Amino acid sequence: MTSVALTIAGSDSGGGAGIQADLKTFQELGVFGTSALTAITAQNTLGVHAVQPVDPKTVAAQIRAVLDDLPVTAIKTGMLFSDEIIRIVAEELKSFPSIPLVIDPVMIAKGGASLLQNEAVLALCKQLLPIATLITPNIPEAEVLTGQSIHSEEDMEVAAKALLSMGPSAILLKGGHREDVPFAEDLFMTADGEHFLMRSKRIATPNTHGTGCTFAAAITAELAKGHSLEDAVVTAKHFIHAAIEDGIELGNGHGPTNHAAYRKSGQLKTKEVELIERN
Ligand SMILES: Nc1ncnc2c1ncn2[C@@H]1O[C@H](COP(=O)(O)OP(=O)(O)O)[C@@H](O)[C@H]1O
Ligand SMILES: Cc1ncc(COP(=O)(O)OP(=O)(O)O)c(N)n1
Repeated sequence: MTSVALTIAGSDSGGGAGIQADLKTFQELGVFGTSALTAITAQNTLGVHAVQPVDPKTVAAQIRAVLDDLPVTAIKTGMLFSDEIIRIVAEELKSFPSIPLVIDPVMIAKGGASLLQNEAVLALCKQLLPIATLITPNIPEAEVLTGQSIHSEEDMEVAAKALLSMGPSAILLKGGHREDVPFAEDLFMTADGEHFLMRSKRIATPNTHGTGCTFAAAITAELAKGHSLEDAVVTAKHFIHAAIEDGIELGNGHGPTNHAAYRKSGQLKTKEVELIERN
């Protein structure tokens, strides 16, 4: 049986992030990808040049069209841009509480452009975090959501607990922005008290455009296939590590990651991701 996933996200004309990264990742992991577009960005490896949000009613109509007909078994959100879009997405998704929901709280693109209006942060916290199976903030996003600064593993743990208190079932706090350490370490924690760290070596490369989207899409694809949340995040960490390691030299800025790298490697590079149990 074909597994189907839905991404609710913005378009990146440069193809490295957003809905394009999500659909390529779904495909690479053997999942049929469907989409609801929230915004069009004029974007390349150098940055975001324009943003045009989609009418919230059209966002809702896309979600309904997909969910009313196709057997979706996991959903991901990416760039949602406005308070109105967040509210309407939450309203649509509340009718499907049994489908695992991964919320990537996208706020700012690598070049600094805002992909979420400031006044939409409250709606994200109140409407979407409470219905999420997993949220996947990076460090700057977790700092905005919690109002706390994060500089160490201990800070990550405190922030993760604060974010769990907002209602998601689990959090994966991504440590890619901690450039003070020689590894890329992410903290997984559930509301039930399970937690572990996933650590891989930090790869020195400018080609990291779309890492967050690709990582969350890989988790969603694994959930769509019926894997447990814990297995999904571990497989996705291998997927993103391979994609960054084999990043593509394209454009004049941050090139994209290579979505095909994991499939080409043929297997999990088990030595490249260390799991650190903290219970
Ligand atoms: N230079 C790097 N080398 C290896 N892994 C990285 C690197 N940068 C980010 N990662 C990993 O990529 C994933 C995405 O993280 P991050 O860059 O923090 O998110 P975002 O793209 O949302 O800012 C995480 O698993 C993180 O640890
Ligand atoms: C349309 C769109 N959605 C999301 C992002 C952010 O993607 P991310 O994976 O966090 O990658 P970077 O922007 O950090 O490279 C985006 N840029 N565009």
